[in-house]
Amino acid sequence: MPRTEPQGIDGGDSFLSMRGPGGATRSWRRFLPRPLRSPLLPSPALADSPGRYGRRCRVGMAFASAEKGAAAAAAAAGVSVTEGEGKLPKLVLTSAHGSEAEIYLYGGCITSWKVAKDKDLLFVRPDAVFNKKKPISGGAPHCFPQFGPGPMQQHGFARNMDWSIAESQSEDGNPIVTLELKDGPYSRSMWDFSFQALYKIILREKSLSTELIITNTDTKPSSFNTALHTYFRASVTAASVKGLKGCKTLNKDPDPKNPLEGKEERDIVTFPGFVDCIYLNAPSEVILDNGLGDTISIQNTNWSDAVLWNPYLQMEACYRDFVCVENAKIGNVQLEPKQSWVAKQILSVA
Ligand SMILES: O=P(O)(O)OC[C@H]1O[C@@H](O)[C@H](O)[C@@H](O)[C@@H]1O
Repeated sequence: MPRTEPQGIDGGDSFLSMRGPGGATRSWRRFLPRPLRSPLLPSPALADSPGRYGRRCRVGMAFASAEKGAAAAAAAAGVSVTEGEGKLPKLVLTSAHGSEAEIYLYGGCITSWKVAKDKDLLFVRPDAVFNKKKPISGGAPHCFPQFGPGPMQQHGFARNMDWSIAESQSEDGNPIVTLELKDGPYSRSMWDFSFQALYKIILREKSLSTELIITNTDTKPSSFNTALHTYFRASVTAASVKGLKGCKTLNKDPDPKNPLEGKEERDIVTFPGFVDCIYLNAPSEVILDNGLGDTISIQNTNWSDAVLWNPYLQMEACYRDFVCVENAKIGNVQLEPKQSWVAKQILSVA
């Protein structure tokens, strides 16, 4: 698999803050065209705030130039860039309400979400590598512009590329970052279209929301399918998913290339063995009981389908510790030039 080219921050920045309705403070950093600021320099905002961001900023300064740009970018309250596994740049979001999330720019992959200290609701597989030779196996990787097997590599290329930080802001103590991915030679070698993906992530006290906007920036129509391949920490023998009864299913077991059609008859779907099943026209909310004492609501807008996956004995070392509940868009999305497709997901606990 070809290595991804480094793709740092491509712009300068301006830093703004304002008071919103009800006196809520809101600040954000928006990127402007490159000539306005060298990505090699820390932003004035970072240089002026050594207390809160100093340590993490210093770690950032040891990175290559693209990562330095990323460190400089993450200047909103509760957003910082640290050195993650394999020295890859990792964003750490910390809300004023005690929740935390971690996101690798490689793959635009959220790898951790904690509403309570020391209790991660997401799962990263023990065989995950952080060397850019493979996508990060775990957390919430993107499958784009292809879900599953097909003409290009399994699950497309977005999980194998470096995303950049387009914007970071903070609203009422809730950190918000927007990541961006654009086409480059690596993506073009598999899918010859110009596109922009914007991925906005909002961490609140009890929830983690994402909004994915895919825009066709080409002069010709394009089409894709996609999914958020989320790994939830779970006890597989006790985990269950509610809300899928009545959905048409495409069971990828035994042959993912020729799924079997069916209909879900169960109120509560469990994971008694190998599970790999697509649910078409899934509802806007399903409820995951992770079997570890947490009930997680998985809401969506415009992610029309869902996928449940547990590899069972194919991954003997870890299958007991997670289930994948994925929001997906299985049918092709057709985009004319300049058209966008938007889908939102909200993960929340009571
Ligand atoms: O190991 P990967 O490439 O991350 O994919 C894992 C699984 O991802 C799921 O989304 C698919 O439904 C499965 O068919 C697939 O095996």
